[in-house]
Amino acid sequence: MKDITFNEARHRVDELQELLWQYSHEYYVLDQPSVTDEEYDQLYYELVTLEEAFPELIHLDSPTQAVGGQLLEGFEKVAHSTPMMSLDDAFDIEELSAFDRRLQRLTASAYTYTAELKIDGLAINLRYEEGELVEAATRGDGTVGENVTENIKRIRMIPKKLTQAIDIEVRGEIYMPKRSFLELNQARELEGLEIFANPRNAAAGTIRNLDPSVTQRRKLSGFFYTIVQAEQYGVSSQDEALDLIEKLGLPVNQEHTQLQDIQDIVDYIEKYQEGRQALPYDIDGIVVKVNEFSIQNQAGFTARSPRWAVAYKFPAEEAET
Ligand SMILES: NC(=O)c1cnc(N)c2cc(Br)sc12
Repeated sequence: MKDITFNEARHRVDELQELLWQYSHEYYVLDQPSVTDEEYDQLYYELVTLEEAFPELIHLDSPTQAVGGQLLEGFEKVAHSTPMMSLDDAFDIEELSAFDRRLQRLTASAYTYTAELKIDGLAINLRYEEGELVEAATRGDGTVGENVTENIKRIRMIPKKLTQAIDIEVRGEIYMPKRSFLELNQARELEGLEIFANPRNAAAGTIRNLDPSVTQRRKLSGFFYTIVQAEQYGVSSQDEALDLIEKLGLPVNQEHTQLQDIQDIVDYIEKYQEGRQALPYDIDGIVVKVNEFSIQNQAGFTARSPRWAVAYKFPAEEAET
């Protein structure tokens, strides 16, 4: 940092604090960030650097102090063992049928589907060694995520120890139940703090907070649905994988089901498009997968997503009046 006077530093620190609070507001409350994460991080590190050079400029309301007092640099990066892919979207039944027709061209073998609720939360990768939780990482850009182990260890629903002392990686979604979300926003309003726009942002804002005591205080939960290299664990279908995940002690969403064809899937979609308001957590669609791993392996992946799965997306819910 070039030599600057105390006054120049004071002016720049005030400017940075103002900017970073505004950007945080846009990201967590309005869900409309006006800067990229990289731009935010750059300004954040400039502020941390200035505050380290001029400690008398550190104000308790500085964004760098929002993490429980210590000047933490940020999360370590974690390279995922295999990419955390995203899903192709389908917005209507015709697109779902096109997905099925593409699959039928890819294989002559018979196959079934599994349908699972698409949880509106934050994707997470958990690594267990000899049954002990050793690392939790966010999806990040799909190949590199953030090490959020200390936060995830403070979620009661996430087992720190599996029922079997094995090495395994599982993937799922961390979410904030609707009731926890309402309670959190009521408390924040009473404290004059900004409220979160939706449970997904509240979950993400909690998990990405550098102070683990924040996660401790907020009631998050999770559902798990993928075993990395699942066939090494003697399972040959998504249905069997979900059973094993549950047997290991991880929470599995019970609404999953095995279906024969697209018409069954249409019925399942209609059931949850209507019934999702009654669920205690937000969903933003249905994930449809080929059940048999042998067929998944035949179908393979495009650059960004599996050919053997699709996310049927529900229309965005009208903002609650
Ligand atoms: N059950 C599932 O596979 C599932 C549920 N909820 C989600 N948000 C996601 C995202 C991917 Br990618 S898969 C998946």
